[in-house]
Amino acid sequence: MMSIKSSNLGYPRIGENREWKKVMEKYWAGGMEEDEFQEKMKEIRLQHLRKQQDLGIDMIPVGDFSFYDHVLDTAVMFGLVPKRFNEYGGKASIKTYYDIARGTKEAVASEMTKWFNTNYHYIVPELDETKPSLIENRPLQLYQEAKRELNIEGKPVILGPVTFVKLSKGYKKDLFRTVVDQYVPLYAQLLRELEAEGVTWVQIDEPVLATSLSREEVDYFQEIYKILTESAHGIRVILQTYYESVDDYQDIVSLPVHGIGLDFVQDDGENLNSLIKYGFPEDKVLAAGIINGRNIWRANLEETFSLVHNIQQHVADDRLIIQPSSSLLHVPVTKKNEKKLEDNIKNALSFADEKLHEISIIKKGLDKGITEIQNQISDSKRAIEALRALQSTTDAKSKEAELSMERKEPFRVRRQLQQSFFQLPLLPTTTIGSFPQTPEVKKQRSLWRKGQIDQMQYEKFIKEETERWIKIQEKLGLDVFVHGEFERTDMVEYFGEKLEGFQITELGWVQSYGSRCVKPPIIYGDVSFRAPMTLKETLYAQSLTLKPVKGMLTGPITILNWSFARDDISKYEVANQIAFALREEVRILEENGIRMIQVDEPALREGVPLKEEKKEGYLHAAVNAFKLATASVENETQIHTHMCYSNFKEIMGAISEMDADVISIETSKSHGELIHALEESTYDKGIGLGVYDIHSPRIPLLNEIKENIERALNVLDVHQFWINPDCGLKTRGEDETISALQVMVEAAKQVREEVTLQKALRS
Ligand SMILES: Nc1nc2c(c(=O)[nH]1)N[C@@H](CNc1ccc(C(=O)N[C@@H](CCC(=O)N[C@@H](CCC(=O)N[C@@H](CCC(=O)O)C(=O)O)C(=O)O)C(=O)O)cc1)CN2
Ligand code: MET
Ligand SMILES: [Zn+2]
Repeated sequence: MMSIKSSNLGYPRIGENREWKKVMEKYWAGGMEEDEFQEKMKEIRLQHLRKQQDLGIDMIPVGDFSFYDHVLDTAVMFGLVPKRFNEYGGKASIKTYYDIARGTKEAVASEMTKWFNTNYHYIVPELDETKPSLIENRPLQLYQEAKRELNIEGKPVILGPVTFVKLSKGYKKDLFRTVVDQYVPLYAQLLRELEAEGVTWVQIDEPVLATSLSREEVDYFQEIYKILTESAHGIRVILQTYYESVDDYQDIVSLPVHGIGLDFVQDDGENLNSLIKYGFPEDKVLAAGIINGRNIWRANLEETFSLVHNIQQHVADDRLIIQPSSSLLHVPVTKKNEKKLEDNIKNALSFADEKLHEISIIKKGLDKGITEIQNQISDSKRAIEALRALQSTTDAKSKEAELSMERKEPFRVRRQLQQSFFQLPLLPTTTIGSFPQTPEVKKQRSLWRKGQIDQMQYEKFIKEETERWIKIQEKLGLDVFVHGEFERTDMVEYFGEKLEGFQITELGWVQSYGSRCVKPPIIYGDVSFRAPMTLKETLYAQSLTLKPVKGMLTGPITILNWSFARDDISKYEVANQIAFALREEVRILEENGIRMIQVDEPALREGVPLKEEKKEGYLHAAVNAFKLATASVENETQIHTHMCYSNFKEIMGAISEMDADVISIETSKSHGELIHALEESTYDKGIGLGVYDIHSPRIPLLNEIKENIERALNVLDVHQFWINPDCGLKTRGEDETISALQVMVEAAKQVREEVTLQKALRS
């Protein structure tokens, strides 16, 4: 009898020590020629394949590796290079590839946005300008490389046509089907070429299958995949879904493919329910996601084993594949180099490598009998029990009931009071919080971490940097200042370091976009306030200027979504615990005279569940947590919030309910959409629309910013409107930041004059 196979859906790109990031950034900085870059990248790529082989994975993905982002890879593979980067068409060079992602002096980068409900970002393909063709068969090349170099029979991973088009822009939504049809022959050709090479298995990712789809869309899958599988009979296609259950289980498992990949972890039990209820087609393979690809906790192997056992009741062993629930892109590489974690926490963790090891253990148990893995099962249970012992739960709910969740007066009253308190000019200018984390800032922090400079020297440096930037802000003529966040590595990691209930890893990095990584803190226990977290830096900055300095906090939902949260209590309970702690920080700031406080919620949008029926509950909890953190302040205290990334339309209602006095949002690259959303809404509070893109080093032109402002003023009251960049400036260089802000302030000044003149003329 053939046995169960183990598989992986995608492996982290960044490397144990972020080698991938370092190679890429060095190449960008001109520190390496393309040949060396290619060589180094290949080394990393092969090392990752070898590792998966050593961990005993039968079906190793190829093509999941990328030089930046797999959606961009797919676009470039189909020749979709916007004309502004390569007017002559043809194959994109490495330079062009990075230009699309990062922009050039002359051309703005393609838009970047969130990948489903994750903190990973992809580059949005622009379909409008170019007729697609299969320029190069990337999965084929990577398959050949794995075979040639390591004798690995790889499993090419391809982003499927429906998801690809759905994530793209540059076509009318009602032409969706027509556009997908353009791609189907190209995918067919791609598969035929893989078939000719002797490829056995292909994984085609269609994560849109885990969202709420219309009947029509589900029917498309039927037609499209029929064409695809018929064009390459010899190849076995696994249609892969993840991050949620599939709604139309019976239709989806009957699609004309050889295998279906289902997530049995992030599905609230729905996929297993459907499997039990409807069974599984006898002619298909089930690729079952059984180890959590989105979290970092060690699996209780007894439970995992019994999950597989349940699945086995409906699928024969020779048609069963076990794998993580999603790509491991979302978790750090390995815990083995962590030296500072508390033993009982480290022992309960499982990063990418450890997860693949867990898959191999389960496979061994299935092959040789459960007694063969009894020790590992016991170890896993003991590790989790020891973790539970650290996690005592307070009753967050009862605390919440005693607290006021509403501001004292409604916005229309607060607005007047705040205006007389702050006396801000029309169209006030501000920034989102962080200023450049220059190599010098990172170096000082690194020296301090290593103990090569002491706490006092480090704090002195942070103060000097803050002071320098207060002066720069004065000189620029901004209206509302920030302290610059120089003391923070990452916003979420910083609060994780200060709050009770968190552990910080040394090397637990995860790719967020391009070469940029984050180190999500781990929420293992009850979260609570320990000591003021932002007071010292804020008060220092405020002491240097008469302009208001915004207090700068990260909101509860963002801290939750950008951490790895404990899974023994509901995530909303965790959010409320964080909110209580922030409420205390807000109180202390206010008490010390900080009367503008920004509570960032950039991750609110990404956390919206993929399924329609779960959205309302999430948004309700998110609004609740935000209000819990902020509603206690006086009427004159102005609460700001900030969100980056577009697609606000469906959450406009929730944004309004948060009852922040001012919100700043990213719009520079998706201006039209937001303006449209605002046209249709009754949003009446302060709103700062990002007037330039901070993800690109390009300095915006005066007229571009003016146009952005003027267009916004067509739908917004001039008294509502603030002027700010799209997001924080920490990733930018110092000179480019100052130049861009100069242009922004000048644009604000000119529009202000125009508005005042128009008013005078009218009266
Ligand atoms: N968590 C989170 N998610 C987010 C965002 C965010 O700000 N935070 N913003 C949005 C966009 N995503 C982003 C993600 C990462 C970064 C980013 O800048 N990351 C930095 C790391 C930031 C950091 O923690 N830096 C540390 C460690 C820096 C470092 O690498 N140090 C060197 C040593 C440097 C030296 O000695 O000179 C090393 O360890 O090797 C520090 O400043 O202390 C990077 O990848 O470069 C920006 C935006 C959405 N999601
Ligand atoms: N205050 C934060 C900053 O300016 C907000 C960033 S949102 C990703 O960096
Ligand atoms: Zn932002």
